Amino acid sequence: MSPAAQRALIVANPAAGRYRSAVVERLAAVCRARLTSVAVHRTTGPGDATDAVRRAVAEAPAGQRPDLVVAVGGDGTVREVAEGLVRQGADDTRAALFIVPAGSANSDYRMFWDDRPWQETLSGVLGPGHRAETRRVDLARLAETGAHVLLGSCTGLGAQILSRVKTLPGAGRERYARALAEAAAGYRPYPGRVTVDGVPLAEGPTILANVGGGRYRAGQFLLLPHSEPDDGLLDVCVIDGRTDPARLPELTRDGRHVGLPGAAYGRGRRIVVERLDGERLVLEHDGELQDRTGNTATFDVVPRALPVWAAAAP
Ligand SMILES: Nc1ncnc2c1ncn2[C@@H]1O[C@H](COP(=O)(O)OP(=O)(O)OP(=O)(O)O)[C@@H](O)[C@H]1O
Repeated sequence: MSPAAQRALIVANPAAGRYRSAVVERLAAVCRARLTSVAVHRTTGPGDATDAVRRAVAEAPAGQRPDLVVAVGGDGTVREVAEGLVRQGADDTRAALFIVPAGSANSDYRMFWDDRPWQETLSGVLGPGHRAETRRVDLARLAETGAHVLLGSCTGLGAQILSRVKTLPGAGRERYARALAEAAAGYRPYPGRVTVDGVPLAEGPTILANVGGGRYRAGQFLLLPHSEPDDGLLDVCVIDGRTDPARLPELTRDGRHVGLPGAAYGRGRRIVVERLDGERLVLEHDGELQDRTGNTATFDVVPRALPVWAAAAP
């Protein structure tokens, strides 16, 4: 059984798509009723969540460090909190992450709790603990930037929808569904190659390559149906130019794309994704577009790097 938490740090992003201050207040009250100490930090901008977590886990005396860090936000916030947590020491006193979904897509939350209400899942974390456990989850390290990836990274069409989604009204998963449908119409594949542990997996016209991580992207597209978050390996799926991009929402809704001639699926420790015509590879990870990469992205697994509260195995 995972040890019960005693000291919580709540890191909340007021700019996340479905943030409400009442949720943070309710969460803090529930934690205060059960734990020895509870601190709340509201983020001020990009990168602040990482800094706040790093300060809390590195600078406080050992007996005062949080053993539970709650990220209130979407996948971007969760990744920033994970980045702060991954640098803590490798001993068993490491703080574990719990997610309260307050973003637009909330794919990370779905990975660990399958969309159960957070109030219910939190009570498993704070209570006797038979319904929740900490899992040591794999991360990927993107060599070109040094950043850690939790949910996954996608190129091509999967990255392009992020600029489109910002122009659409609303804040939920349906906005991503509309963005994908719009971006898919008329999308032109790029010349790409994906290599897994030095062995080519796919080469040619590419619609997207998704590396991870989480099974679902945008909270709803089951791009990596075989992914296990703590198997020490990264999964990758490449959709090539034989697939009609307009069919992707339907095919990836339940993972039917895997096994079709236009999809390749692999698993390994190092995954290299390239664009071969000299143009920049359009790439996102954890729901944020990346502009510091060139035409290659190299993902190395960091096995079992992040303790996360998740549903207990049945
Ligand atoms: N105070 C702030 N003002 C503006 N942006 C912020 C602030 N604090 C954090 N951020 C940034 O907001 C970004 C978006 O947050 P997040 O991804 O959690 O929400 P979302 O986009 O609604 O959710 P999802 O990724 O699940 O769709 C994060 O990458 C983070 O860097």
